Amino acid sequence: MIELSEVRKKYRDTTALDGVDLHVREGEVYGVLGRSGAGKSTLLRTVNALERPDSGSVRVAGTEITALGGSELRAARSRIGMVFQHFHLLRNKTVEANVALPLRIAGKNKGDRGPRVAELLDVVGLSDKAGAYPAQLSGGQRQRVAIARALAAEPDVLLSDEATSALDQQTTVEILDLLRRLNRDLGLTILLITHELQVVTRICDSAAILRAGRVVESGKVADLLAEPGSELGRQAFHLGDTAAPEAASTVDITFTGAEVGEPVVAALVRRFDLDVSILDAAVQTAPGDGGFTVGRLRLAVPASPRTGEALEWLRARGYGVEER
Ligand SMILES: Nc1ncnc2c1ncn2[C@@H]1O[C@H](COP(=O)(O)OP(=O)(O)OP(=O)(O)O)[C@@H](O)[C@H]1O
Repeated sequence: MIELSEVRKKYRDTTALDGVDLHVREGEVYGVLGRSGAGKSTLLRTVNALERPDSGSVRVAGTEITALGGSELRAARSRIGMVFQHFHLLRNKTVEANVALPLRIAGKNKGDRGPRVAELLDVVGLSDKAGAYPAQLSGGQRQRVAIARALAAEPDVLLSDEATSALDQQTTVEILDLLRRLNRDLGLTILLITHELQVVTRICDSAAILRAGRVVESGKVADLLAEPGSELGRQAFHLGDTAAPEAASTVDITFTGAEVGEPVVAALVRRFDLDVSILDAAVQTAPGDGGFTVGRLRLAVPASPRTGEALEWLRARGYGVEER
């Protein structure tokens, strides 16, 4: 649905995007995770052509957006909804009027706008606030209005620019769950940028990590979490620098799905006579149907002639094994 290929963008001496490839499939929630200055906003702005890349291709729903101008570009943009960190609502307009705005711009008459706005407010759970002004709403409610407005023109894709960064933890979770529900119920493709790991691990099917304008890794969130050396896994499991004492090695074991319940430590002790000890452990449930559980266990494994054999045995049984 969204395909970036070799996208480059430079501002004077700063390279904001340095050959970015990204593939967002129809109907998925895709997160681009990166720290401040990584190039996230620039990337998002190339998708709705608010920014022109110096080179490379940006296709949205099959259309090369970098090649469009004038009315074609306006039409393509109307198929792309956008939500922002600071909501960008019109302060002197009611909730209802804010949500109706894209419909007015699209030339819909008043009779058609009313029912559509009521439907949108119902979808985001704000039917009782139709006549309120933005100043009378909480941050989470304002973001719901912004989401309803972004959906008004029935976009193919929704772009989210740090939509939860200005919200508290509980409200963040509520807005993320709303986005996920809209993705499921409407089949809406969502591309979001964020610096918050939890956004990716809670609602994204796929993700890319952006650093200094480059995608350093990308893929399905469940696969990235399950991959022993992945950056996303390192951030998500957060096992830190805990290390085994000398004469033992530090080994991270990654489990997925059914393996999570297996007594791996007991097996190492009994089968290989290895006196392992647990240094740290964490479990993540990747988003997706049924929730996909991935666990990581950091062990101190004593030096023994059977250590190599034990680690091979784990690998053969499908565990991810990383000797640190
Ligand atoms: N209009 C501009 N003019 C000059 N430099 C820019 C411009 N926009 C972005 N940059 C630079 O490009 C780099 C990437 O910026 P960008 O805003 O895309 O990063 P970001 O990951 O979204 O960061 P943040 O989370 O802080 O918004 C930064 O070094 C930034 O200073």
